Amino acid sequence: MILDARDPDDLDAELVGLLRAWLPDRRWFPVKGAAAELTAVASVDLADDVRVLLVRARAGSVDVLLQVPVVLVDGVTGGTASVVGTVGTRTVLDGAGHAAFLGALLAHADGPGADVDVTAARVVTGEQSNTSVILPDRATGAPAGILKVLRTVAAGENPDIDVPRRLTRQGWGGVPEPLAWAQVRWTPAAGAERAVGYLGVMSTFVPGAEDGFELACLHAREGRAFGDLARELGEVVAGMHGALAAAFGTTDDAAGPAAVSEALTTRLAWATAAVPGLADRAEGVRAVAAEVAALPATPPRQRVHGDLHLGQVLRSRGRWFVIDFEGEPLAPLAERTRPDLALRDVAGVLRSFDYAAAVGGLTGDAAAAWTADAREALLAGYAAGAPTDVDDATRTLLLRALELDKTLYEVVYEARNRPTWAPIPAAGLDRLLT
Ligand SMILES: Nc1ncnc2c1ncn2[C@@H]1O[C@H](COP(=O)(O)OP(=O)(O)O)[C@@H](O)[C@H]1O
Ligand SMILES: O=P(O)(O)O[C@H]1O[C@H](CO)[C@@H](O[C@H]2O[C@H](CO)[C@@H](O)[C@H](O)[C@H]2O)[C@H](O)[C@H]1O
Repeated sequence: MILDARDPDDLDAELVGLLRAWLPDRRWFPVKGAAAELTAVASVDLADDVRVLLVRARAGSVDVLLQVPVVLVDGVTGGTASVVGTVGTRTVLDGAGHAAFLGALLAHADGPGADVDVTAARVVTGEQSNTSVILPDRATGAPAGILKVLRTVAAGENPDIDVPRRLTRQGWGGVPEPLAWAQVRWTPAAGAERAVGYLGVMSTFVPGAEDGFELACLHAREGRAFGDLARELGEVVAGMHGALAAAFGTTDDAAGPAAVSEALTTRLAWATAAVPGLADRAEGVRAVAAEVAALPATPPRQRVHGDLHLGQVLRSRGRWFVIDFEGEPLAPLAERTRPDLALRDVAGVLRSFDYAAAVGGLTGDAAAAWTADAREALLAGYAAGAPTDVDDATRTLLLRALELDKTLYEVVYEARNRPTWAPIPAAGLDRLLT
């Protein structure tokens, strides 16, 4: 079932007024350090006193449609939901972790579903671009689902829902199964056609999951090799690529070498425009791009994860799970869903080993040895799981180019989000260009 949004009313406009003070402190609010222009675009009456506001936020290059579910209650609440403000005598609460919103959203969702208790919901804290809520099984009380309330609503298919759904249908067990998903239909602007997009998805909860990046950092910090886990991860990534190819097909690309080469030089231009200090690396990057352009062929393209790194994998009960199929958050949707080289995901994980070693406190030879062991193991695991038709030299060159591409992306990502981590991709560039 698709929820139908209506045009905003006076109360929606008043609620958006409250959001001006509340939104800037939300981790998922995409406008940082600047005043955003907020406009109510549409609203869904989900249940009595529960509405979902679709709010356009604009500032500089940011122009997004945000989902802000709110619940209106009488008087002051002693609950845990964040208070957005007050309207008359009523208190406005963030709906994302509130039982009234969660219950109503799931009641309008499609999918196999699960019998979860929304009154015992627990909001996941930490660095996230959305708001995730853990929901226990009604009978056992054990966590059964994790509902991701998407904070940015976009028209069209959502890879983070579509891809796991298809992988599950392929019988691939390396991804948490989507159990329920809710969609909304709204009018983006006066006179425009109605658009449809997703509000949220509940997936099977992976019990006792450890974040792959935290786990790798811990290994590095304690001087423990990550090779065994990396090898298993390589096998899982290979399995994922096999299932993705079966689900979405593959495309032979006669212009592959030129396309990969051009993509790298385009990335260089984009990154240099954002971080001018990169200009002195341009020659080295272009030399690698030229080598790629001279290749006779590249492997077939296929659907990939698109932003695979250790923070996108969970380790639970001796197994790896892959999550977060949204692709690179800085790229447009069309680019994120385009068939690509499977090796791009492998390159993404390789980059993560540099990060884990650095964050785990390793430097110099110790860092080089730790990452070399993890890299070798990942590649061995991947090769064992995905016999490929490319020769070693081509694979090595493509991985170098794709790692460079990712590193340039990271230089910009860190400059914008975590300047103190900028030295990590900077050192990566040094390594890849020597
Ligand atoms: N199926 C799951 N089971 C258990 N924990 C999960 C599951 N999916 C995500 N998580 C946890 O929730 C966090 C946020 O999920 P993620 O998909 O990365 O959200 P976001 O898109 O907001 O960054 C993850 O880092 C992970 O710790
Ligand atoms: O997780 P997201 O989809 O939001 O991905 C973005 O943020 C990542 C950081 O959380 C960023 O990843 C970079 O940092 C990781 C360590 O925090 C590291 O493991 C990755 O290798 C590194 O690229 C990712 O690039 C960005 O798209």
